[in-house]
Amino acid sequence: MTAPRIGFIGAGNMASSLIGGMLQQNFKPAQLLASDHNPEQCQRIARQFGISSSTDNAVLAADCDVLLLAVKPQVMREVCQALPAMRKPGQLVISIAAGIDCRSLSRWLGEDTPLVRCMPNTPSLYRQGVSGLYATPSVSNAQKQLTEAIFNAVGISLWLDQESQIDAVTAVSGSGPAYFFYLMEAMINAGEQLGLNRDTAERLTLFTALGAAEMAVQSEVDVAELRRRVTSPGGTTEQAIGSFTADQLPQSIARGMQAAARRAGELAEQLGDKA
Ligand SMILES: NC(=O)C1=CN([C@@H]2O[C@H](COP(=O)(O)OP(=O)(O)OC[C@H]3O[C@@H](n4cnc5c(N)ncnc54)[C@H](OP(=O)(O)O)[C@@H]3O)[C@@H](O)[C@H]2O)C=CC1
Ligand SMILES: O=C(O)[C@@H]1CCC=N1
Repeated sequence: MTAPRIGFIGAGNMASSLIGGMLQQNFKPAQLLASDHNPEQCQRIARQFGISSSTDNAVLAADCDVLLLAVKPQVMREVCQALPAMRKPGQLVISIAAGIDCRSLSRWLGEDTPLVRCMPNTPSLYRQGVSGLYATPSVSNAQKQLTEAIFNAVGISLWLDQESQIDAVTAVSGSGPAYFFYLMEAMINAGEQLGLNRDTAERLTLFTALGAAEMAVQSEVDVAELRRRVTSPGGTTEQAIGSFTADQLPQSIARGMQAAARRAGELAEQLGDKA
């Protein structure tokens, strides 16, 4: 069997993370293509990964077994409606856009288009990504396997029973890397305020985050138990956790994630096809 050709429409942050991760696994540069309306983005992605690129999305639509839509939700309607109706037969379309639902995508692309909605995240670049997947009924088993091959190449993937769960996945893991970066920024700044130089505070924070994540993934006990094992009675951690709790940090995190999920719903409402 010849290797499936996979075309990324939109050559920005997320396309780069996915392509970079896929090339470290079994995918070859010759089977990956990217298009972007911005010629500089096309040149950048072609140079960075040694893949072909085009400023014409229609080239990918004619040539690729999988079209991976990686443009912002705000331009998704325009991009889909501008694609030629005659695309490569049996083509699978995967959208990674937050909010834009399958009903809108199938109206814009053709009702019988096999569609997968996916919510990946940027650590895919280092093959540490996690992706939530939802397939419409017209997606074949072979297309599901191909979807898994793409997203398992850059981390792990999980199929969801209901499309609505994609908004929760977006709030947890799609946006999630930014929450951890935000916490790291705060810890680096606080470390500096405690008298460390910035470089030292940064290295301590980053390796602590890496070590904690590795422990949480490898451990047989849950994260609450891991936290308890660091928290000596009457010790230093207890003071920090007590202060975070008094400041209602867990409730603040829950409110932030609810806002992210709500925004996904608003994007669907504002940008989707209501007809
Ligand atoms: N970034 C993330 O962590 C994640 C993003 N997503 C989803 O991935 C999608 C892409 O996000 P991200 O990569 O961050 O966005 P980027 O803006 O980095 O990438 C999108 C690219 O598409 C280009 N583009 C705009 N219009 C067109 C067009 N008509 N034809 C071809 N290319 C076009 C943009 O150019 P220009 O800049 O000139 O507009 C840009 O280069 C979004 O829908 C987002 O919801 C999902 C999970 C995580
Ligand atoms: O912020 C966003 O809308 C996108 C979706 C998930 C991560 N980035």
